[in-house]
Amino acid sequence: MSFLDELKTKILIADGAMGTLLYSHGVDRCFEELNLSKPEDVLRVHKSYIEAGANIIQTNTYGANFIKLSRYGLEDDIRQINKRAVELAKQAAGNSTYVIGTMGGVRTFKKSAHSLDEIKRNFREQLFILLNEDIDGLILETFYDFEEIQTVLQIARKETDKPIIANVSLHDTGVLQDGTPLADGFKTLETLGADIVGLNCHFGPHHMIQSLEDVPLLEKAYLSVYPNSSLPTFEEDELVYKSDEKYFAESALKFREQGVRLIGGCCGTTPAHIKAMAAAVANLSPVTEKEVKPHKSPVSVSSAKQAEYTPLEEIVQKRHSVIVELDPPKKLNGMEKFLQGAEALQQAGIDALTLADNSLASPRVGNVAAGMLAKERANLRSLIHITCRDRNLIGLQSHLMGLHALGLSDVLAITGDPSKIGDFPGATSVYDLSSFDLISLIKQFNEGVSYSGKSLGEKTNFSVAAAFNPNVRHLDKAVLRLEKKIQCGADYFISQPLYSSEQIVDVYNETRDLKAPIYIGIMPLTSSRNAEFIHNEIPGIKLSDSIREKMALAGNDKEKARQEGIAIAKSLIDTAFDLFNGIYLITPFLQYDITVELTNYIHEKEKQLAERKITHV
Ligand SMILES: Cc1cc2nc3c(=O)[nH]c(=O)nc-3n(C[C@H](O)[C@H](O)[C@H](O)COP(=O)(O)OP(=O)(O)OC[C@H]3O[C@@H](n4cnc5c(N)ncnc54)[C@H](O)[C@@H]3O)c2cc1C
Ligand code: MET
Ligand SMILES: [Zn+2]
Repeated sequence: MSFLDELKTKILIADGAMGTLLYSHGVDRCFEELNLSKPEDVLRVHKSYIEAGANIIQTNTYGANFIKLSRYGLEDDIRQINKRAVELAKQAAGNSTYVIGTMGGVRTFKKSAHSLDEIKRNFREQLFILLNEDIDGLILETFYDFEEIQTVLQIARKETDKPIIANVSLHDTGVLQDGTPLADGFKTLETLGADIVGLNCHFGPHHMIQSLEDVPLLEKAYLSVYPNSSLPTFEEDELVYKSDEKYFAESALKFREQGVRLIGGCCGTTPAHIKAMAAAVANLSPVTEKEVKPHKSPVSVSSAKQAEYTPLEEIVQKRHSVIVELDPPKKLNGMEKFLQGAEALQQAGIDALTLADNSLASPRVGNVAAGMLAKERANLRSLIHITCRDRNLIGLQSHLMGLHALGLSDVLAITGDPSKIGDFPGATSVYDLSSFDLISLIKQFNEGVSYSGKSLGEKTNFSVAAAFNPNVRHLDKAVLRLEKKIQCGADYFISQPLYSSEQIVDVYNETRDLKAPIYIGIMPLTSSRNAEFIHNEIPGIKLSDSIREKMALAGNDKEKARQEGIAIAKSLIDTAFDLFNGIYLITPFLQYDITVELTNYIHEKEKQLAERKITHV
């Protein structure tokens, strides 16, 4: 008889956590490896759950797959670890308890970390080993990524007729990570052949019960839950869970009311939790009807507020446009000079001030604070750079919401310079998202939807710039990246500085068919030293011999070097002006008088162009 037959009329109890229980016993390494090195520990856990009343236990194979075992250099032991796990569970189970083989999800929120091909290969290897052993069924558990569980469930269903439990982990109450409502998710898993569908990990009973309230009983599949004992907290560097068996007994009754027939536990649960739940439902049969709370109607998303400015991508398509980078200062007493610079640039008539996000990976006054102050003091439009280096997925989303609340809708989405090159080389770099992902995320915000598909209540109206690095060996490849960024939603590009007219022409020829405008970067040189540094140490940038000679000739005469730098920049602007509408001036070392002069130069050229056009007419 299969446990599916028993579930027709009974509520069955499953086991609780394996990993956290071993951890609480002092094991702090690969849990699955214990099947080989300390089988008695694993056996003891199994036996303790059976004694507590579990009818179904799972093998100690949650992370016994190639991807996870290779983190410990154990990838060559996959077969042994899985085989031994089944033997141990069977030894504990005897004839009275069912043994199911567990296989854990691999992806978290970051799809790009593991391609579907890798996931399929990884899953198949473990699946074939487990199916070769004498197990009563399979449990797929802790799947945050709905695409992943659908993929592996289909593989498993093709390979076996044994019962399959498909457990997802919730992103939030009633919703999966990609925004799929739980009821729809369960329906899909049932259609793909799961015999039991359910929830495990991430949340304790509270969120799971609430999530099940609008899930109807399914046509064929039974429902399962494996809640965590509580939300965890950090205590002395360790994740700890609260433990209250009475609460679990009450929760088991509520799970039953929601139509659940298989009840176990996940992280933080112990044999005491399982015992309490088993006792609570011992003489109760499963419910066969359930009143479903109606689906919460989706929160309506109000449309975006009227944008304060015309988007730069529209402006630059109609006329020449100048944006200027003025980096927030590295020292607190630099703010006044920064704001004076902002005022001077505003008077020069720039279209926007761009503010780097800790460029060169060194801390500066936060660019949102600096941008808001520039907006307040100089009525300047601030364009905020956002790197993926300093903020995780939580921080990035909260940052975007904050920018929206402040009415800052011009952003540049970038990867960010590696922390290795900055003031704190050992600082962690987050990179939860790539620049492509960040661009897509911001565009999703413009639809009023968060990363996980949840409503933000309002649409944002970000205009998204992306970075263009033409200083690479293969310009065509860099342009392919731009096309990919456009597909992700980039509205326009801002380039790294260019230092030769020929290169500007090359860039024009290579990008002329691109469907998004480009602001060409011009960064004035300030001294021969500065020129030599850029030439020799900034990857990808090479200055022409004549530029280096001109700067060298200026020698230590600061004013002469400054004038030479401005003259070189003007000649580059001459070329760029004829081919591109957008010019992005980078202020060197807060010397804003230089970028003010160059802005005036561009405006003068525009005036002359307009006059020539009138004369022509
Ligand atoms: C206009 C502008 C503003 C910037 N502002 C900041 C800032 O405020 N703060 C900061 O820290 N950094 C800033 N940077 C630097 C930027 O984050 C890095 O230069 C980044 O590596 C390149 O831009 P991205 O973030 O769009 O990279 P992506 O295009 O996402 O590239 C990411 C990775 O791919 C590599 N790559 C890119 N193109 C190619 C190619 N053709 N072939 C092979 N590999 C490639 C890159 O080296 C990088 O490692 C800025 C750059 C630009 C152009
Ligand atoms: N069944 C697994 C365990 O208890 C599930 C872990 S969820 C991170 O270890
Ligand atoms: Zn868990």
